Amino acid sequence: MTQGLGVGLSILRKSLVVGSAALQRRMLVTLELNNKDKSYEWLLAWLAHHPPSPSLNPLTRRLTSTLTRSHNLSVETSLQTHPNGSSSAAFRLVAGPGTHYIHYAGHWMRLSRERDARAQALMSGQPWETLTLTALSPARAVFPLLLADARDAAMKGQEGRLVVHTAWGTEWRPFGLPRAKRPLKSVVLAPGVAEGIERDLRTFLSRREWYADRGIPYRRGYLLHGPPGSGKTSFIQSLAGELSYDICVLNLSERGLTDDKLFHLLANAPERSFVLIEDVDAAFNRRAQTTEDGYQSSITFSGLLNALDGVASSASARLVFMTTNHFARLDPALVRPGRVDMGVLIDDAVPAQACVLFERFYGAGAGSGSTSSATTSPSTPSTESPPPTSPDLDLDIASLSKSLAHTIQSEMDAGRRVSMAALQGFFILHAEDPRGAVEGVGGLFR
Ligand SMILES: Nc1ncnc2c1ncn2[C@@H]1O[C@H](COP(=O)(O)OP(=O)(O)OP(=O)(O)O)[C@@H](O)[C@H]1O
Repeated sequence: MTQGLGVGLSILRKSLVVGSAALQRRMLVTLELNNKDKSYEWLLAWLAHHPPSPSLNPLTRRLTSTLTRSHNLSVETSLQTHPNGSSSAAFRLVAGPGTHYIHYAGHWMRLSRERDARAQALMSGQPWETLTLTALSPARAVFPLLLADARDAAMKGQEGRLVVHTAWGTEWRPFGLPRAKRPLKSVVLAPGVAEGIERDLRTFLSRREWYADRGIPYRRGYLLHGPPGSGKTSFIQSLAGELSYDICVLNLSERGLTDDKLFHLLANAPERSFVLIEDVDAAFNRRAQTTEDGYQSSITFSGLLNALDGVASSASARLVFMTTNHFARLDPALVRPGRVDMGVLIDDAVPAQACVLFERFYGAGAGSGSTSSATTSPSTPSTESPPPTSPDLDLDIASLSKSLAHTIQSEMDAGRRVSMAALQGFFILHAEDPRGAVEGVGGLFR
């Protein structure tokens, strides 16, 4: 009798398990995303921006509050280094590993974030993670809407902003939050230089079919060389912003970077991005120095050439920008056409440049943000935007500008030079005193 009851109960339990599994299959719909997928980041970011809202109904508010009040929140920290050398961090609370509930477009969904610390992406070492959304079957149609919403929110956050990516193993990952774009005009190069580079790039971008018809790899390499503080990096960043491209910054001296990783990174840069290799001379100087002991990084010179050529075989437009302070140290193999298609000297200040910068600082409209920096951190005030000048400043800026041009020309004639960065710093120092800036500028020359 007791035995019969036991068997009966066990059958009942089994049927319940099988039944509930069948019911789940019929009634529930599940969507799984892993952290290799872009939607994964978008969805996490979307969740972070949808805290409990007083406009929701009481039930919704209570349950959504559970999501944000629960202990399983994670912090995502973004570090940003500003051009003035300072850095700041931004924090975002996102749904941590565990179970959360969300209400979207009239449907309740369960969201599980799971992390498998044992499974890691081979190159980046990042743990494998999944987000699983589970809802009643009718919510199936809502999943794509939710993902599209998350994507649009992510894109909106980047509108008008410059996204900088850095290498993480063999992957590119956004570095910090998207930054405010720096207007191209705020980087003042010698007359015609900026226009020449921009024209070349725009022409290249308009010729995709022309390249395809002729079987020429659709890539272009630029090398901006010249003394420190002449605006090479600032110009490249502004140009990317102007064309709504991202920037992928590659540091050749980075520990752990190997030829293979470099090849992979260059071949897999995100669409619509510039690959920026700064101080390209720093990793190796002349080829002769790339001997066993000569390397400062673990990549080889031929590895770099291969990576650059590998990029060339890619079907989509590939734009590589390199900078150096020491053009003469570069191996001719690196700067040959095909690897560097346009090399441009970005030099110390000439009178025309200095005058434009001066007038931007002190002339009408100064302080309107035309020289605003490329940074966004609310916590770190930019040192590059001059305070607004008083409108009734009774000074003849045009004649001061002429006298500045005269000083710069005579210093140049005497073989002395000044960088645009030094001029900028000096003008910031004399933000309220244009006359003092012009009178003291001679002391900056070296
Ligand atoms: N031509 C310029 N016009 C406006 N600002 C400039 C210019 N050149 C330099 N600056 C200012 O000086 C600072 C340094 O500039 P940037 O880093 O672009 O120079 P760089 O040539 O890339 O220097 P390095 O070779 O040392 O990397 C920036 O804050 C930038 O605003």
